[in-house]
Amino acid sequence: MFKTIMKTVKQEKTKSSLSEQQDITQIPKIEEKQFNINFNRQIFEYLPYQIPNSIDAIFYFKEILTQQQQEYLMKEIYNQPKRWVDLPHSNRRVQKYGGDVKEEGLINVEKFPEFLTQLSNLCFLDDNTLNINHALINEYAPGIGIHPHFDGPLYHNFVNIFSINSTCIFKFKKQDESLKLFVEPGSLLIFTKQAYTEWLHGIDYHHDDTILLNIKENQVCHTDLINFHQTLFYQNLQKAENIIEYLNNQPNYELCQIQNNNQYTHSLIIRRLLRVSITLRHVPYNRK
Ligand SMILES: O=C(O)CCC(=O)C(=O)O
Ligand SMILES: [Fe+2]
Repeated sequence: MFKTIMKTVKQEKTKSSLSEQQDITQIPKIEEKQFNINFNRQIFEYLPYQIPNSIDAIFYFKEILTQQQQEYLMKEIYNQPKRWVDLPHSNRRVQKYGGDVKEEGLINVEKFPEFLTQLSNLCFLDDNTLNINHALINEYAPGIGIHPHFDGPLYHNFVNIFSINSTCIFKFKKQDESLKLFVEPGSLLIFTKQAYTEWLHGIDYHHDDTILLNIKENQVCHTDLINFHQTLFYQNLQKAENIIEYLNNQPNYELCQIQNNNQYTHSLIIRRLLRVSITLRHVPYNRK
């Protein structure tokens, strides 16, 4: 069933870009029928998207939102100017929906606006007695990130993060170890279990991100990303006739050669744009 849904999503993908002027009324909502929603949160439906040979458990879905759906979400988010709260120490703005997360559980519970109800129907949870009832929207200007942190025990330990408008490198860290994921616009990143409880996650405060590549005979043999084979980036490289030429022609990319390194031949610098993320989780109503 999931494959059929993804096919429908892709068919509806358009070539428009977020920067292009759009007649907003033409942008379709994330309709229930469009996604044939409720995935019913069956583990077999998200398990194929698990990042293999990595920590337990991270999932990456590229292109879960079409360009039009991302534009629709941006319009809804920026139509709520009073919702923005500045976080001066982090240089980020956030919008919070669903209620206040407290030790005793979720209080001041509020209904989601329509766009978040629609989006939460695309989310997964590992327990079908729970629901998505809390959303946090983060806005990152280029150069802004989020310090490594744990989401902590007040949330149910299963996180859904949708990304809009810009790529970034998302890092999981534990002591000296660091895992790099390439997160793309329109994607959904999920993490749970040890990735939630034992590994910090964060995004560097950088204007651009660097990916290390080993390119040989027009093939990318190896990168320093744990989700490389699951990305749209990989899919586009597969289609490119000449990988070096393709990478040199991308407007936000800068490809550099690396000397004297056995593991990697090139570094790819990717410029960040403004990124908006929507983090959807479950918070227990009452922790008694
Ligand atoms: O923006 C993101 O991708 C991460 C957000 C996050 O980790 C959080 O809000 O706790
Ligand atoms: Fe977080």
